[in-house]
Amino acid sequence: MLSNLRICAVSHQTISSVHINNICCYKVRASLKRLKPHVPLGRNYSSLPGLIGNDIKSLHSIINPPIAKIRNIGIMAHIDAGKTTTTERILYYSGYTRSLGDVDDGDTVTDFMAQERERGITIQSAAVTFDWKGYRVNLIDTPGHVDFTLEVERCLRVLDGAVAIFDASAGVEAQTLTVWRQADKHNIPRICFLNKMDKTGASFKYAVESIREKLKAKPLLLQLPIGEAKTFKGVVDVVTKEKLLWNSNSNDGKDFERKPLLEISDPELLKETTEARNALIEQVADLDDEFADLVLEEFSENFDLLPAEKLQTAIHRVTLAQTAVPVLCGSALKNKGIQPLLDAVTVYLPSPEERNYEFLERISRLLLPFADQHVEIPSLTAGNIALTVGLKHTATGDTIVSSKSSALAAARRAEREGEKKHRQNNEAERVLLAGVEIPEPVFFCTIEPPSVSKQPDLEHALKCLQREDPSLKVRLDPDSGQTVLCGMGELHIEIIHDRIKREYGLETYLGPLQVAYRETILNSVRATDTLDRTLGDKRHLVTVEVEARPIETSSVTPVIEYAESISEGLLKVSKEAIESGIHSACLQGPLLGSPVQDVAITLYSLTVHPGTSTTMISACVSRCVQKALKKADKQVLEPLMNLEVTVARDYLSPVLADLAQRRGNIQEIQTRQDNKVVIGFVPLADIMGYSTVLRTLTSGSATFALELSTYQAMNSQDQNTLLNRRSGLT
Ligand SMILES: Nc1nc2c(ncn2[C@@H]2O[C@H](COP(=O)(O)OP(=O)(O)OP(=O)(O)O)[C@@H](O)[C@H]2O)c(=O)[nH]1
Repeated sequence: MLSNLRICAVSHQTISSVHINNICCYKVRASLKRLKPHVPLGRNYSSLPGLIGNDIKSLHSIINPPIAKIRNIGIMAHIDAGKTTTTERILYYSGYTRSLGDVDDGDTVTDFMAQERERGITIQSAAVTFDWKGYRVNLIDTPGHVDFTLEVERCLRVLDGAVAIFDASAGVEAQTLTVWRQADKHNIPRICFLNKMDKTGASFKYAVESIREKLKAKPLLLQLPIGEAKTFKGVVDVVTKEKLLWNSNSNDGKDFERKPLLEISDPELLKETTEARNALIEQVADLDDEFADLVLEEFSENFDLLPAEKLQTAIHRVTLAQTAVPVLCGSALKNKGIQPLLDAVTVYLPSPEERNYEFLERISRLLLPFADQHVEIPSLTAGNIALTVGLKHTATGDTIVSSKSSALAAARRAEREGEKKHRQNNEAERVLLAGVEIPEPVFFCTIEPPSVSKQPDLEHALKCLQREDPSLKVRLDPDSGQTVLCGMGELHIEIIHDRIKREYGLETYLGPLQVAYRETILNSVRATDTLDRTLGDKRHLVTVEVEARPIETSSVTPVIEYAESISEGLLKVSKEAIESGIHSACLQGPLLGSPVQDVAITLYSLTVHPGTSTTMISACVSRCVQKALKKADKQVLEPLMNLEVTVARDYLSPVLADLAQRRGNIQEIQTRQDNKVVIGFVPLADIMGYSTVLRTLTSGSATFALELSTYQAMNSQDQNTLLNRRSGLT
């Protein structure tokens, strides 16, 4: 009997491949074979005894640890902040691997997809499990690129805590804000790690301030850096007043020196640390009544006498309550500060028990994830993360329960808790009901198989990829009959294309990448329509009258209303047919065939001849709604993106000049160390292929992040140009 088990498609590639081949071993070997010509694999994965690599620690000691000693954590950050590098160090120091992987060499454990290794970025979340000082840590490395936010979101649902990694020279960046908001939504306790303290321009103070200002979080400074940029050599533990120094000659950072700060040897550092510790104690006391009482009663005269463990326990409570966030620092690349980060994960982040999930679950076959390798296990105790295989009808975002009765019990519990909802925010209810939010795709393109006979294979591949990644949408163009891929960005679609080739052996052809526009109407219009058809000896006759009117919702789902005269006697089946007709009509607007948003459809009359099928009702309503939409004044809406470009000062002018030509609307230019950060809006249509242009303009020194802001009305000139282009007139 298992209890408290949560299941999620963490490494979806593996789940689907297991599902297809039923033997994951085959899949791993096959993909490694394909990797070899492209990627210098630093470690000998192909000679794995069974499924465990030579360089991977035996698992025997870590199956089924007590729940209090389990930490399910995620790593999240802006792209390139160093998540993968930090994860590699963590795996090395915990004994999970025997050599240090390097993103720049393409041989990391968690970036195991070929595309990840080749591009040096994380696309899928990888899960790894290791031990640290008697604790079992399940760790998930999530992608930073904005095209893959869905992947981050679905990971957050199974996490009990997270480490947010920052580039200490950049502080809070655009994507950090996005993932931080997602973590807020799922109430995930966090600790912050200011990475890249060795980098030129690194500033502990600046990064901490940006956490305070941009994330509106209260940073608890648990460490102070010793040196910065080139001089960074270690950290001070503010809680214990010790200094931790890493030997600069050591090439793996495994050994470091931990010494109490003494008046004789470090008078200045000791003074600074004592001040920081006193400030920390006051800050925690402000946030935690129990700790405030303790400090007032026993230690108000001399904070130095307060034992470190008491302070740590209070910080743990504050972290769980998410009223403040512990901050640590280091340099993953230079192997400094990772071991204390791991200590902090075990001390400050919650065990699954402390997060109060209440599920029961029974399952027959379970696998423990080790990045792209898996070990079948007979059972699992509460609080662990595992993979299960062969689920045919389960998609990302679903919650699995063991039986109908437990589902009913959970639903009843959720209902009861729902009554208390206004008084307390109940975790179990929230987790049970919260699905992942699937972002709207902003790009689409057609995809074709190499020959008609391969169409079923392509459909199969797309079906599997979609189950793994709901942010990928696939539809059939009703006019051309072509398959259309809709995705989150250029990179997203490119990776899908690449995966179809590598994993399913299909060479497909992509049409040009196009922006996903929307349409709306500007005035109210009425239309009537009659459908009269005789099939066999049956006459199907429907007459409807509808009104379409504009409303303000920013939603592609039409609001459906019924005139009083017809709403009463309407049968459920007829209502379903009417609504399906309205929905299908609104999926393809009259201007570009794009979804119609911000409309309400009112059904004014409906006359149905006895014996008319519901399909005919649906078809007639759909035709009538399309007629109304066509009659109205229409407007194309285009995706407007939030853009953040970080660029070296010297290159600011060309970047601004270029953005002006792209209909960019600059809101703010911030100074971040030696860089300028340009923040603004730009229409998606004008920013396609921007990474190449930006690289050329700035000699590769700039980075940028894009995120959908809203859909905005195009001006009439731009709209006409677009419509003419689409109809082949220009
Ligand atoms: N100077 C310095 N560079 C670092 C440090 N950590 C990582 N880097 C470099 O920063 C780049 C990005 O590192 P990754 O570990 O791939 O970052 P990531 O956050 O996993 O990136 P994505 O997976 O693409 O989101 C690489 O070139 C690393 O070598 C650090 O502590 N100091």
